[in-house]
Amino acid sequence: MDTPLPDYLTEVLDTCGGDDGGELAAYIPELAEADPDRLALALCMLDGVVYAVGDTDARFSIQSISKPFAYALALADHGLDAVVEKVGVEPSGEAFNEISLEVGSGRPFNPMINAGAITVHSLLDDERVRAGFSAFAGRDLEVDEEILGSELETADRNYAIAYMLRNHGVIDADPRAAVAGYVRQCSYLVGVEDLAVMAATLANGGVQPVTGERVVERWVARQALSVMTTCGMYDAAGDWFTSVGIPAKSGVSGGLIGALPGKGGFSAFSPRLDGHGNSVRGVQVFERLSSDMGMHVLETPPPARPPLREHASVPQACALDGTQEGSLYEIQGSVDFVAMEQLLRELDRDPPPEVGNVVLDLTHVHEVRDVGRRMLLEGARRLDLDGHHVSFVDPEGMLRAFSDDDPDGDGTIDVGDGTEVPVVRSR
Ligand SMILES: NC(=O)CC[C@H](N)C(=O)O
Repeated sequence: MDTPLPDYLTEVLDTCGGDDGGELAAYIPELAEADPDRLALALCMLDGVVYAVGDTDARFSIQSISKPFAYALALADHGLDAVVEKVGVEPSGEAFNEISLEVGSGRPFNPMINAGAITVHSLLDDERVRAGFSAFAGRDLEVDEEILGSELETADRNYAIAYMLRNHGVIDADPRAAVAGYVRQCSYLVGVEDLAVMAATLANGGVQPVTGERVVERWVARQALSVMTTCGMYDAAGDWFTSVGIPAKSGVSGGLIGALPGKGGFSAFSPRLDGHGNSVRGVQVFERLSSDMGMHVLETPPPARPPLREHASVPQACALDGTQEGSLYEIQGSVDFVAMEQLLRELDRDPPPEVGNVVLDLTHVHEVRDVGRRMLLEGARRLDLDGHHVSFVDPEGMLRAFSDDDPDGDGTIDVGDGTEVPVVRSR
C-alpha cells in the first residue's frame, strides 16, 4: 500500500494554488525578482518522517522565520531572565517593521518584530547563528550573499530601528553592524523540508527529530513556541490563532512555519504576501490543514476513558504474595493530573478493605506524566500508611522510566518518606 499522505497534501496545494492575490516583498529588490507562482508544502512528523509536495526544490531566504530560532539560541546561551530583560513578550499589534518600543519598559515588544529580533541578534554572533540554525535544520545552511547585499542596500528602516535601540540603551553594538548581522541571519537559504524539520524541532521539545540531536532545552522550545503563538503573525496574530490555532512564524520571502507541540512541524512556501507580510496561499494552506486535521491547539480533545479500567476484589491479587485477598486496580490511559485526581478521589470515596493487598496495575497505561506519577506514588504512600500492602504491576517500566528511584532495578520504588513499594512486571 502507498500511504495516501502525499496525495492528500498535493490535493491541498491544488485547491489553494489558484489564488494569485497578494504582492511580492518589493522593498527587498532581490525578493521582487522571485518567481511568484512557486508553491510548496512540507510536514515533518516527530519520528523524523518528512512529506514534501509542490516546488520542494525551491530555495528561498528564511527571513523572519529565523526569528524564533535566533530567540531560542539566545535563550539557551543567556537564560530567560537576561533575554526578557532586553526584549518583551507582548504582541505589539503593529507591523513587523514598526519603529516602536514598549512604553514603560523601553524594550522592544517581542522578539518576532524587527526591533526585538535585532536586539536578540545582538546577543548572538554570526557563527553561533550559523551553527545553531544548521543544527535545527539537520544540515549545513548557507547565506545567500546576493539577498543579503540587496537587503542591506535598502535597509534604512532597519537602520532607523537599530539607531533607536542604541539611543535607548537596548543594544550596545554599532547600529549598522547590528543590522548587518540581523539581515545576514535573515538570508539563510532554506527549502520547505528544512523549515518543516526546524519547526518540528520546536514541536518536539528541542530535539531534532531526524538527527536526534537535542538542539535546545525543553523550556526554550516552549518559550519560542509561546511567542510564536502570540506574536508570530504580527498584527494578524489574533486572526491567525482563532482560525488556524497553531504556533507559527511567517517571513517576507513567502515562507511560513507552524509547530504543533508533540505532533509535528509544518511549512509552506508561496511568495505573494498579504498586507501583514504573510504568505497569502501559505495562510490558506494552513487553514485547510488545520481544519482537515483538527490541529487547532485549543480544540477540546474527545473525552478520555476513565482512569480506572477495572476495580475488583480478587483472591490472590498480588503476585508477590498469592495467599491473601486483595484489591486490584487496573489503571488505563494517561497517568496525568486529571486522571490521577479522579483515581485518588475514587480511592478516597471507596477505599480498599482494611487488610490485604492493593495492586495498582499499569498494564493498560500508555503514558505517565511527571505530575501524574507523583500523584500516583503519593496515593501508594497513603495506602501504605493505612496499612495496605501496596504493589505496582508495570510491565513496560513506565514508572521507572521517569526516575532514579530504582537505579539498580531491585524491584521496588520509593514512594516517599523512604517507603519502598514492590514493582513487578506481571500479575
Ligand atoms: N517579515 C520579515 O520577514 C522581515 C525580514 C526582513 N529581513 C526585514 O527585516 O525586513
